[in-house]
This record gives sequence, C-alpha cells and structure tokens, in this order.
Amino acid sequence: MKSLTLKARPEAIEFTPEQSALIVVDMQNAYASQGGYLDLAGFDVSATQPVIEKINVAVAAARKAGMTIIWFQNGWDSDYVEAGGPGSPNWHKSNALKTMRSRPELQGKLLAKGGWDYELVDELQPQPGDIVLPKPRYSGFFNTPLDSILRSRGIRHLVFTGIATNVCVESTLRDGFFLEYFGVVLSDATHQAGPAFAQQAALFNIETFFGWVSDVATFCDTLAPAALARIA
Ligand SMILES: NC(=O)N/C=C\C(=O)O
Repeated sequence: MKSLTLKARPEAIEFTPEQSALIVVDMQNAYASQGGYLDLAGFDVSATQPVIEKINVAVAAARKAGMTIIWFQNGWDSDYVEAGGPGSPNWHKSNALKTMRSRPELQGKLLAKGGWDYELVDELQPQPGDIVLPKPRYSGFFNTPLDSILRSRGIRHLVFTGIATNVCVESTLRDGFFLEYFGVVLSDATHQAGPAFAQQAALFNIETFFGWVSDVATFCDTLAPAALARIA
C-alpha cells in the first residue's frame, strides 16, 4: 500500500487509500432538498446542488482508489422514540422536532425512517460494497458501529463530505479526533446549516484545532495515480 500526500490546510497530510474512508454525512432530502426539514425550518438550501455534484465526483474517485465509502443517514423511527423525549437535550434542540411541534401537520414526516425526508437525495446512491449507517444524533460515532467498522478495517483517515459542515460533519470529525482518527474535510463538498459565517467558522475550527481542510479537485488529483495502479 502506497501512501499519498494530500495538499490541505494547514499543511499537507499523508494517507493510504485502502486505510481511509470517504464519509458522506446526511445527504438526505431533509438537508439538501427544497421541501425537506432544513428548508421547512427556515434554513437556506438553495446552494446544495453544486455540493451534491462535488460529492458524486469525490465518491467516484475514492471508490476507484480503493477507499471505503460510508453513507450516514440521520433520523429516527417514525414514532420518534429514538429521538428522545423531554428528558433528552435533543428533544429541546433538534430543529426538526421543534418544527414538527410548531406545525403538527408535519408530525411523522421530518427525519422519520421510511419517509421521503429521511431518504438520500436521488443523485447520491450507495453502491454494493458501500456501508450505510443510520445515526440518531449529530455525531456519527454516537450509538453507531462506526468505530468498530473502521478499526476492523484498519482505517485511520476519514475524509468528510456532506451537510451540515457546522453540525454533523464537525461533530463526527471532532469525535473522531478524540478517538485518534485523522479527519479531513473537502470544503466544497460540504454545506452549512445557517449563515455563511457558520461554514467559515466550522472550517476554521477544523483546520486550526481538529483536522485538515482540502477540496474535491485536489483530492481527486491526489487519488488519480492510486486509481490507475488498481486498473493496471
Ligand atoms: N446533518 C446535520 O448536520 N444536521 C444538522 C441539524 C439537524 O439534524 O437538526
């Protein structure tokens, strides 16, 4: 296995594709489509289409180079037992749950397994061999088998894409940092929930304290020799 050097901020980082995962965070209608949860809760999702396209490019390059692809889907059972009741901070802070409480006609629709809001967007669909993980909270490490899956495969580097940069992407990357994973965000394959400064702040935090920041073109250029070597 040959290690590659990815140009990134604040400095380049070495990784081996076979020991790295491309993580796609919550690219569901809830987060990326008009009429989905974020849109209904008042967040701007008008600029998510380019992000979807960039993620498709990054996923294809990662797959060709032999990286593991992991897709997260955020949400709960349709009775919202997994969301927690008033005894859970999630019940108080989740804007999906709050939106449904203020608009009862939406009850059972937002982030509920089996519904359109929960589904991944049509343009981004897992392929055989990819790993799809449901998650009940912002961090992909919480109450999921992510850590075991990564450790059993010897994966130490996590490349992040998805929505939202400042919530589930950052939460998962931070938890990964504490578990000794090296986290890299591809900034143009992510989008924030909230104003543009939320994206800038999340990327600042990641590049300064928790990980590295690169972009899809640089990632694909770096992987190209590994993909060619696998074909040859
Ligand atoms: N996927 C996310 O980053 N989610 C952000 C907010 C939420 O799920 O309420």
